[in-house]
Amino acid sequence: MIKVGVFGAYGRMGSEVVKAVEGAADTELVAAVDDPAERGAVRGADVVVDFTHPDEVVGNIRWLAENGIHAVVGTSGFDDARIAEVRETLAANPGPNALIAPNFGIAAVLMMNFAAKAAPYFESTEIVELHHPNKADAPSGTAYRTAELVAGARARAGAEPMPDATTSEIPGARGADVEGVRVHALRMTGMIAHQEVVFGTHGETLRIRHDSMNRESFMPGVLLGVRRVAGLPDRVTVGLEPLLGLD
Ligand SMILES: NC(=O)C1=CN([C@@H]2O[C@H](COP(=O)(O)OP(=O)(O)OC[C@H]3O[C@@H](n4cnc5c(N)ncnc54)[C@H](OP(=O)(O)O)[C@@H]3O)[C@@H](O)[C@H]2O)C=CC1
Ligand SMILES: O=C(O)C1=N[C@H](C(=O)O)C[C@H](O)C1
Repeated sequence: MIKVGVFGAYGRMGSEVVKAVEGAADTELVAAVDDPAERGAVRGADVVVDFTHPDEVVGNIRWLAENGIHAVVGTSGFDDARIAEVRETLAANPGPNALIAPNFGIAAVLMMNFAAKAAPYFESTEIVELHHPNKADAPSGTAYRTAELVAGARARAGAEPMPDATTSEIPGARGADVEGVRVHALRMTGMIAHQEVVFGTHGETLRIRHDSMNRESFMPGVLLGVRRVAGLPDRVTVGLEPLLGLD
């Protein structure tokens, strides 16, 4: 039995994780925590799953590392600097690992992977993410990660900067610039989590679209992380790709 704690347990995602952990045959829920003052309740857990807030998550990972507990993290808000901070924290605390996944949806991971593969073949790539209006951050962690992957694939292929002749702009009209990739964030009542990566070249466009219809859809990925985090070869793993055998 893997003993699991949940941070953010009363939230939209955390409450699904509690159900998933209680429902799986090989996991046991040891604590459901929704208040940082009660973090100590997870002592005794092998793994803690964190779906909290971008402002809280790095402190939570530090606390878990200091207490010898593996972290499976879905909370968004990670850029290179934050990942570097987590790597330093883990290096200073031998033992536990951290898995940080911008998206636990298997189809979402494939969407990001396919987008990176397609990127070098197109002059233009932009990302449109659409989420429920209660989401704390913009752009989404998934969109940010997709932009990083697209930018990396373009750089490795020696791609020119994307064509864009805009000289007059209301601020924000062209979206956020993440490593040269434009990211547009929509917040809509009725939506859960959706993303379209739009590619353009001469006479052809390609759109890769992913839709999360409910939050249960993230749970197979979360449970995969819970089962595998202790055995991962790196102290900090970013993305579910290695667990799915994707490059
Ligand atoms: N990687 C993935 O696949 C996915 C990632 N996410 C990400 O997960 C995060 C949470 O999303 P969502 O569930 O919608 O958010 P919610 O606001 O619904 O839930 C967050 C919960 O965490 C609690 N909380 C805040 N800080 C702490 C802390 N330090 N310790 C314990 N609990 C805390 C909050 O309590 P209070 O309200 O009292 O502050 C709240 O109940 C976001 O960053 C989101 O982007 C979401 C979906 C999928
Ligand atoms: O807040 C959400 O809902 C989601 N957050 C993650 C993100 O920021 O990418 C994953 C998914 O998009 C749902």
